[in-house]
Amino acid sequence: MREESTIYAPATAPGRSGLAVVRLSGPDAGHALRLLTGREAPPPRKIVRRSINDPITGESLDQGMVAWFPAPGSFTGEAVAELYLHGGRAVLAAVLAALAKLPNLKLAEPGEFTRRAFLNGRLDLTEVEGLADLVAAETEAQRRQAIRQLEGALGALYGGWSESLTAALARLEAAIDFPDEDLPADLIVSVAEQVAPVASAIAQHLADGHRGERLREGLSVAILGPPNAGKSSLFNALSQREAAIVSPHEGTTRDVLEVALDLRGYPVLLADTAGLRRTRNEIEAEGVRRAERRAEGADLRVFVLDAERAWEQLPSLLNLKKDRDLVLVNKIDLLAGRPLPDLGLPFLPVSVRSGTGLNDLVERIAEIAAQTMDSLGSPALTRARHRAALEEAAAALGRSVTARDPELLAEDLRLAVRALGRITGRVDVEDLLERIFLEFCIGK
Ligand SMILES: Nc1nc2c(ncn2[C@@H]2O[C@H](COP(=O)(O)OP(=O)(O)OP(=O)(O)O)[C@@H](O)[C@H]2O)c(=O)[nH]1
Ligand SMILES: [K+]
Ligand SMILES: [Mg+2]
Repeated sequence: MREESTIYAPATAPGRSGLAVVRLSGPDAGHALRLLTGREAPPPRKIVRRSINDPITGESLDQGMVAWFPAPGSFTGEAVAELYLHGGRAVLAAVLAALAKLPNLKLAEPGEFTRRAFLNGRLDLTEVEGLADLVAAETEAQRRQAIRQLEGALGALYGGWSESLTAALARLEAAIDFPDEDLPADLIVSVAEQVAPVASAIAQHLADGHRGERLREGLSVAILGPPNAGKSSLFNALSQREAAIVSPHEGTTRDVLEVALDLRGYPVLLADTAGLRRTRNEIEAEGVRRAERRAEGADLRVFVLDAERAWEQLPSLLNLKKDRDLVLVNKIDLLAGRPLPDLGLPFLPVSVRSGTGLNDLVERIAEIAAQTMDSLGSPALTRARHRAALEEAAAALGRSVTARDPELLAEDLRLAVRALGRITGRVDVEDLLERIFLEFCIGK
């Protein structure tokens, strides 16, 4: 795939900073670099000091550094030049304006460098997505998952399955295309045996409780409970800012408030909700409905009760799932030596006011996040796009189990291979042809 145009764009975020990086990619990148510096390109992959000048007027714009990556040894696989400038707005603006004056150069579209890298076979689609996730990663666990995907772990997993299926398919294709050749009579059985482990690996990969997708999106945690239990106080304490209004009046919170947290490296979307109670106030009633809706969609529900009224508040624990939901008894500072209530269910005693028990709570939520998101061993499925394609592959393989006719079996395998190929963006027929002739040495 050859691109005619040369693209350029800042690779760093706008604003005042130590450095700003501008990247150029395409056939004219080297020419542009020579025009900007008034000198030959430096040796490949060496960062050297150069003055950066306006190519038309010769005016000096910045004293920077440049690097030169001839094709194909670059991120995009094309000729690439990089300019390391002083990170001021005016410097960047002047250099971008100078580049705009050069013919055949155009400002890159979002993602265009990566798109070129994909088209030139430098990255497969899962690696492209891993790169996007890495740049977007806000927590340590997200970073780990993204770098693993960028380094090709997911692509290799899917590629391996695709390869096994392609090998099986190649044997079948040969039987179909050359029916006069001597082929093993039990071909269908042996192909099915080859396909079965792939089918079960895909099924297992799909049945992962959406951990990879959850890790990208964050664990959704809803704080719920009766009015005045201290939900908003807890929300503020965990998010370490006064995001929610706290007051001694019941029914203070109406809207669902949300904050993204990093709990021990795991992303959590924490929601504060209206106190659950029957009310004639229309606005508060809408708040309660929203709270209930959020409770339904949450991965984890944290119920907050008031230590002095915990007994009477027990009915507010909407169909509590004991193995999953957390119950907090808040305001234990008010008990002043009196024993904790015996509620007949496990709970965490806390005082948001004094901070008692909050560490244990964070620990507990982080533990649940880890259980929900960590993928032990094999890399995790991270996107709905992958899931849809894998489900398609699994369905085709499911059908193939019962196929008795080589043509139908081959068609199912072909569909499965194509579905897997869509995930990595590499569906090659060449591959299949090559295998057919390689494995059978048919000599025709
Ligand atoms: N003594 C004591 N008071 C607390 C504690 N946590 C919260 N409060 C007080 O309890 C009252 C209600 O707190 P909020 O955080 O507004 O309670 P809420 O559950 O969000 O209330 P609604 O939004 O109205 O449902 C406020 O006066 C808080 O200062 C605590 O640990 N100890
Ligand atoms: K309140
Ligand atoms: Mg509140």
